[in-house]
Amino acid sequence: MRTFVSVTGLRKSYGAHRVLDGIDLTIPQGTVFSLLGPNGAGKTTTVQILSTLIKADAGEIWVAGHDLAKEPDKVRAAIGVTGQFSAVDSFLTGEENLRLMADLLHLGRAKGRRRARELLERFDLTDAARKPAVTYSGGMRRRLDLAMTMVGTPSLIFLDEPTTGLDPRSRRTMWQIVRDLVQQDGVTIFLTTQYLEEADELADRIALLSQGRLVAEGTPEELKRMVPGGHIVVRFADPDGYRRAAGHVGATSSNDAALTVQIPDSGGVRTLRKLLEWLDTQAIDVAELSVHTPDLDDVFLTLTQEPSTKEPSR
Ligand SMILES: Nc1ncnc2c1ncn2[C@@H]1O[C@H](COP(=O)(O)OP(=O)(O)OP(=O)(O)O)[C@@H](O)[C@H]1O
Repeated sequence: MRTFVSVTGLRKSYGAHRVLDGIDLTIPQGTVFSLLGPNGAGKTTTVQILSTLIKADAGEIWVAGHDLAKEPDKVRAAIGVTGQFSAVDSFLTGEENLRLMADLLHLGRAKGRRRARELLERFDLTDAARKPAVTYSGGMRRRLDLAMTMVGTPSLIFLDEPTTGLDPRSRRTMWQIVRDLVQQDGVTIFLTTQYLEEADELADRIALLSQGRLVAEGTPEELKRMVPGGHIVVRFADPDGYRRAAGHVGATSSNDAALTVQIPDSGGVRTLRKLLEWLDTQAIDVAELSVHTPDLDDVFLTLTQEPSTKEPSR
């Protein structure tokens, strides 16, 4: 897979405050990369540097085959930014917003009109195309915003908090749109989000930023394996089986009324296999068994602990 974004030794300070302290990143083309971190960790600063809005103090950055320091225009032509600062004009209709964007990009009248129609269709906005954006729901507005970013057919999209404030259904629709952009169009996505569940759903790889450094990087599954917290819960079919098992299976907690025990599990299959074999030899009936792996919240909280509790001010 071709590398689409490559960052080495990225540094940025504001006065004496070192915001990014030597970041290295590699993002393959056609994948979703998510940068996570607590408030003030430097996510927005990273996005602003990669999208050519502000300059780095040091480091080498390549985007879409171009050296960002030498060819920022070529990088700019390959990227799209969408999110917190929406480009949607509320008083224009969806179609007018898209055609305005097409005009700004000098697509030409016929091509602009065609592109607007295609995008309205694709982002499920055809019925609302002639209505002013001010009448749109939060989900429709986000879709229009993303559609406007797509007018310029970018190869890399910086997607900032794409589903903040959306209801669960609109959020799922948005996730599917993002997946389609990657799978059908081969777009590379750089996602920043406060929702770890969203990163888990969408990202091929996640990097955790804390105090200007990357403290972990990997697939969601790899990150979850980095922290403890996995366990197995067994619910027994009858009180007799529960009583016989409770003292033998290394349970860290048990519930007499629910007939359940909780057993720590590091994520490997060995604990589970030993447990099942033992229950089998003892002829103890199990009503239900579930394996719980740590989620990204556990990873985030474990790996981004701040030494001081005060949030830096801007
Ligand atoms: N223009 C600026 N001048 C001075 N300090 C700044 C400036 N922009 C950002 N900072 C500081 O840099 C640090 C990182 O900010 P940044 O916005 O990149 O964090 P973030 O991870 O995006 O946080 P959030 O999740 O709150 O958006 C913060 O301490 C912030 O106060």
